[in-house]
Amino acid sequence: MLVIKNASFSYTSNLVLKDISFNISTGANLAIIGESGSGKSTLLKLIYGEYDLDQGEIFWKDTQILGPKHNLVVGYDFMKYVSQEFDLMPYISVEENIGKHLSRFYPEEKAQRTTELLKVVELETFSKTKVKNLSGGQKQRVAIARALAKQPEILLLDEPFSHIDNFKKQSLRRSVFKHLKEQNITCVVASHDKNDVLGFADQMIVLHDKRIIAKDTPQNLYKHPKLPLVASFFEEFSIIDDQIYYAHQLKIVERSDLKAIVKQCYFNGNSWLIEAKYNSDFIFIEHKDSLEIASEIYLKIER
Ligand SMILES: Nc1ncnc2c1ncn2[C@@H]1O[C@H](COP(=O)(O)OP(=O)(O)OP(=O)(O)O)[C@@H](O)[C@H]1O
Repeated sequence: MLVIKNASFSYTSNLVLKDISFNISTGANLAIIGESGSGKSTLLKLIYGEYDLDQGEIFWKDTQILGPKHNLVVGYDFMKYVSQEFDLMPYISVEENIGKHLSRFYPEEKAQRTTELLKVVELETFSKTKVKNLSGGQKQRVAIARALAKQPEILLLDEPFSHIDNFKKQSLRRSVFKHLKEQNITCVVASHDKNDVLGFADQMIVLHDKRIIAKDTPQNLYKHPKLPLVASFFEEFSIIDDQIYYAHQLKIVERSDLKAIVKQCYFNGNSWLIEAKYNSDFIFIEHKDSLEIASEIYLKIER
């Protein structure tokens, strides 16, 4: 189990995280979400041992994770961290990057492992390409494969699919997270993207104003978002009588006490997102068709 206990951290005098506590069971996937600058990357770096905590403790099983004050070399063999910068070697090939830390005394195993990981990140056709000739998204996939090469016990991923196009993203996510579950690798993912979280995370924490403001399963946080910040991570929402409702919970009906005026319509694929004015507030409704601007609509709330 990974245990973070009362961790606080500041960059010089700028306090970024205060009293952060949570546990992650071995093999579980935990997502860290929060606005830009809320400290997600910093928290990953603290778990990796890149910085010294001001206060608190981090343990992986019986090993205390310590920062550079206590360790000459940052990091631990059982843990890998894929940062937003990738840190790859540009002048060698994709397969050489992935196999960099695998023993050359076992060439067959090294080749087999490299092939397996090329498959996980769907980069088989680029195995011989020099990394400097890859796109940002392809580099990101090499970085993930390289982190997995020596089978870590914990994998820390910072916005792991942010550079990858929408065509590839869905299948790549499934492939990587399936591999982590099959290998029982504990995973901590910092993300802005609900699609990295909803179908894959066992638990998620929400960072805001230096603290954890929510921690639960994605299902529970989605169904019962107590705070607008949590709801906003998932979908467009409205606040009516101090309650949070997602756009799909507001239905247009013939007549009701909830009257609104259509202000704008946005095509959303399977449906339209209708922006409307209700009293003095803007609200959002999911509807099958576009509506005439300035028309009156009546709403029913589906809880
Ligand atoms: N090396 C650093 N030195 C000083 N301050 C830093 C450093 N790195 C980050 N910060 C500050 O710490 C705060 C948290 O940054 P962090 O990168 O952890 O946020 P984040 O949630 O990962 O943001 P994003 O989603 O934009 O990646 C920010 O206010 C940032 O400016």
